[in-house]
Amino acid sequence: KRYPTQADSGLPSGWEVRHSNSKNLPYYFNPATKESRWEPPADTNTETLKLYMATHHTPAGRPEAGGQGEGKIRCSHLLVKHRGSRRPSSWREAEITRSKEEAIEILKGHEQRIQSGETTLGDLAVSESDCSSARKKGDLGFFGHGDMQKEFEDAAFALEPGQVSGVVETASGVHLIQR
Ligand SMILES: O=C(N[C@H](Cc1nc2ccccc2[nH]1)C(=O)O)c1cc2ccccc2s1
Repeated sequence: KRYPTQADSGLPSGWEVRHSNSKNLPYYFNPATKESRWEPPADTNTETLKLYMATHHTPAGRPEAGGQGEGKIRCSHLLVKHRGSRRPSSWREAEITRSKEEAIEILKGHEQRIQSGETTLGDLAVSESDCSSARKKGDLGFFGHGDMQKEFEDAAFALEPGQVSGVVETASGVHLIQR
């Protein structure tokens, strides 16, 4: 089975990820040179490949839309809480008193830094997110329909792999989500 162009995968031009049914593992193949290998070629962007594999290949190696069983996706997020949040407290701040409007302005500042390429959502989440997932760069793991607050789920499932959402509001506060 072939996968989207190598541009998504971080592999050097001409290489693609394929799947060995016999070993049930991904391997790297260059159709032009007929080279195949179990490890990615030398000048692979391993960060991009990791993200690509996390969204296209489950640990068992089988390519699957959602990974970890049908219909599931994996996201990271950056949450900024406000005084109207369901739990206006976090590891960052014992009592959160900022207004929702202030929280949205803060989050838009983070959004601009991510879009400019200056930083990543994960790296910002570590210091800026009011969710306990901050210590894992905002990674929430895999989740399916019904697991998260509806506004969060709807926004997350609408994203393409790797894409970052705009400002998403839930009872917890305001979020940026990366699938
Ligand atoms: O609900 C959580 N944390 C809340 C804030 C929050 N509210 C959320 C609503 C939707 C998605 C993530 C969210 N995180 C808190 O810390 O007050 C979660 C933390 C973690 C940590 C690891 C994996 C999943 C989760 S869900």
